[in-house]
Amino acid sequence: MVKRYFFGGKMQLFGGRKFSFSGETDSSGGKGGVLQQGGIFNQGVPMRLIVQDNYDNMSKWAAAYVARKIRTFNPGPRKPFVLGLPTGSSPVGMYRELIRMYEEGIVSFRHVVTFNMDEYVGLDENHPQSYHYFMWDHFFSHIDISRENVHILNGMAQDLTEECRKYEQSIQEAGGIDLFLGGIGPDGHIAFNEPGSSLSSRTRIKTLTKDTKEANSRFFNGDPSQVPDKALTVGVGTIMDSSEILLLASGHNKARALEQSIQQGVNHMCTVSCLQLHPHAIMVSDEEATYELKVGTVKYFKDIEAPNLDHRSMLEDL
Ligand SMILES: N[C@@H]1[C@@H](O)[C@H](O)[C@@H](COP(=O)(O)O)O[C@@H]1O
Repeated sequence: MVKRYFFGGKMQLFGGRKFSFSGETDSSGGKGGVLQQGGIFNQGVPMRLIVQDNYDNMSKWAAAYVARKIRTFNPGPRKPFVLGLPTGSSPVGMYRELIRMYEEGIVSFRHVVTFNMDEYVGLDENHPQSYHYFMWDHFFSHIDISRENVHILNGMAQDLTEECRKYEQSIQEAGGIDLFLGGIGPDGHIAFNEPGSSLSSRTRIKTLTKDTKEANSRFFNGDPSQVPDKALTVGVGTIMDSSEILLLASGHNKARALEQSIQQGVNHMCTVSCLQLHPHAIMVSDEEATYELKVGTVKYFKDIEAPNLDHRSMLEDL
């Protein structure tokens, strides 16, 4: 049986990491399964890998997980749920599914506070490729979130360093992030923490690599020179301070990054590998993203997660 500690609300523990206590009986967000052994502090729980057969099911699983987390947290005006959010192609399906769940009354975002991962420097919030625009277009405009609860770095700020400092402060003031959602770059970056970033980095300005500009040029008429050179991004340390992290990896072009982050050691040249050190991290992928993993690795995760793979069962008992 899981030993439970209920302190009601949140508290700060070692290294600024926050643990939230929601009264949930299962730290996995699922119904039983392997994660119960970690108990409320999740000590010793390894990174989970949830392999779904395609993008659609990956998105539905992630959305059901998020909805379950919010519902079981039971947020209110004095106890909001704090969510870290990504942009990119990976989360689009998850956002679509969360919107559907909101429309069907399964989840509300009224008492959810959000912090986005990153933003390009020099793009106005009305620029169609800015992450501000993306978030309102794909998600916020379609749900019941309050505008004042949305936080996105301002890449047009006069003083970008101060903007980053204030962002970290706002996260602290919100009580830390309960669940950070993210994607991964083809080179294994998380947010805009490019290869070689410090694994203890905080929110700051980053110069984008040639690889990332090329990967993201698909949103800029296929022209890497139109992709901004710099971005503001939360740091690896900022993400690691979250109570929980859930990342999405879809498609062939993420297969090498997934292999590095799961089968290789923690390495700043693949910043997403930091998840190995987090006590509550989940990677949700489709089949294609697993193609560089060993067959045995995939089989292992499929076996141990077999009771947790059906996204519908996650919401059944709510
Ligand atoms: N800064 C973002 C990342 O946060 C995102 O994870 C990555 C992958 O994006 P996509 O999901 O479109 O492949 O792209 C950008 O570089």
